[in-house]
Amino acid sequence: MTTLGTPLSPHATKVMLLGSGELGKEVLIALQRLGVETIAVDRYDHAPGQQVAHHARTIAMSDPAQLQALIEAEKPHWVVPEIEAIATPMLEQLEAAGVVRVIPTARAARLTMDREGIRRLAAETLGLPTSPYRFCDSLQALQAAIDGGIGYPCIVKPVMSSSGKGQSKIDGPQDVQKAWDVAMAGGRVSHGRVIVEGFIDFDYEITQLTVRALDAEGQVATHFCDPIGHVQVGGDYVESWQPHPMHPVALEKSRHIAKTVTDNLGGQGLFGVELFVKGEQVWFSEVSPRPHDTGLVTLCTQHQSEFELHARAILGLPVDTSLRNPGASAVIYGGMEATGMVFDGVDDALRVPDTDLRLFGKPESFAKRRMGVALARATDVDVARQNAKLAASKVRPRRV
Ligand SMILES: Nc1ncnc2c1ncn2[C@@H]1O[C@H](COP(=O)(O)OP(=O)(O)OP(=O)(O)O)[C@@H](O)[C@H]1O
Ligand SMILES: NCC(=O)N[C@@H]1O[C@H](COP(=O)([O-])[O-])[C@@H](O)[C@H]1O
Ligand SMILES: [Mg+2]
Repeated sequence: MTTLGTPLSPHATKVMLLGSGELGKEVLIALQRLGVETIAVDRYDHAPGQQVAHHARTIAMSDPAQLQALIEAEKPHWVVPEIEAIATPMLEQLEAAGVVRVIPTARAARLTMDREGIRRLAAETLGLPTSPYRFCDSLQALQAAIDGGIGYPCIVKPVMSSSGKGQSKIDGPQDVQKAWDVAMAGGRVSHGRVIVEGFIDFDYEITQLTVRALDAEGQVATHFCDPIGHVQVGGDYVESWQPHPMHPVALEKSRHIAKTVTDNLGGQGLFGVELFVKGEQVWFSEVSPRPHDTGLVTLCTQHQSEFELHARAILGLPVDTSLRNPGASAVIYGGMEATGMVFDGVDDALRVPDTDLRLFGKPESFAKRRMGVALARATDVDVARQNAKLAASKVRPRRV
């Protein structure tokens, strides 16, 4: 039986988000609607989720001492990692000591914060198909890995990065030095370690949202959402849609991979399993043990968005992953460096039929920082994609 309390009372049900960007903001709203007391943590003040939570805290989440002190002071029932850059070994310690429960598990947060952890688990332990890969600690090792079998073209990424930061494609020997430099500048922590992956010439890529939630008997059951198709530019998502039509064999393989990896990671919550597809062939790329950016589209396509599904799975509540209607999302970048920017044309954007908008409220903008997203629903995905892109293009960020 799930019992929920009253926020700001002695019997409150308390959830702490570690990371409070646009994805966390929607999870926090879903939790608030169920009367959960929320604590939004991020590395900077006024992060999107901090603007809607009961409590806002700003700390260096990668510092174990700061993280421990905050969790021990706030005493949340659940800690929900929303980004990768967290002192996850400290979460493992606190979870093992019974101080707090981590969603989905502290081990899942640790393994997925680093490309090496999740790639070795998927390819070497679970035997799932992935691109060929090597880990390298120097420019010389990178060149040797390419010459020794990875070949051209290939993709280099810092082991700790997300949203395409520090990622580049290498087409020939002339690109190797530049790719190394880009990775060194773009990694989150200057570890100097990269993954080099053989380039997969896929037909399309999808995110398979997968939910591990409790059933009526209190057992964990796995639920799948319809596949989400997406387009990435420079390693960052710019457009997504749902459902993405798939060959039944490819869909079956995708769900088998998603089930295998999420069973191993365990716990309760929603996962975004990233897959590359060519004909009937499917490769595992990576997995987020939390809502996925391409899954923003579910705000306008599913009865329960990926954020509501995550909130429900965390709290042990039943979930419904069914599609309501096709739809699409298109990203709105800041396009410039600015603080406290304004957005012109919001009315024009919302005049595009069957559209909606999220402006995240990030205090500072960069050229490639995601500041908002346009959503469109339609009877078919092609119309939804056109309308989402049109609505996004009508929103014009401006420095004041
Ligand atoms: N081996 C590969 N072959 C072909 N394309 C690739 C390969 N690796 C990555 N890509 C492309 O780059 C995109 C981003 O890669 P990846 O998901 O590893 O980066 P990321 O920084 O973790 O992004 P995010 O945090 O947004 O998931 C992929 O969605 C895909 O389009
Ligand atoms: N691909 C992962 C992803 O989309 N994560 C989302 O972006 C935020 C960070 O944005 P920022 O870099 O603009 O602060 C994170 O907090 C999360 O919501
Ligand atoms: Mg990715």
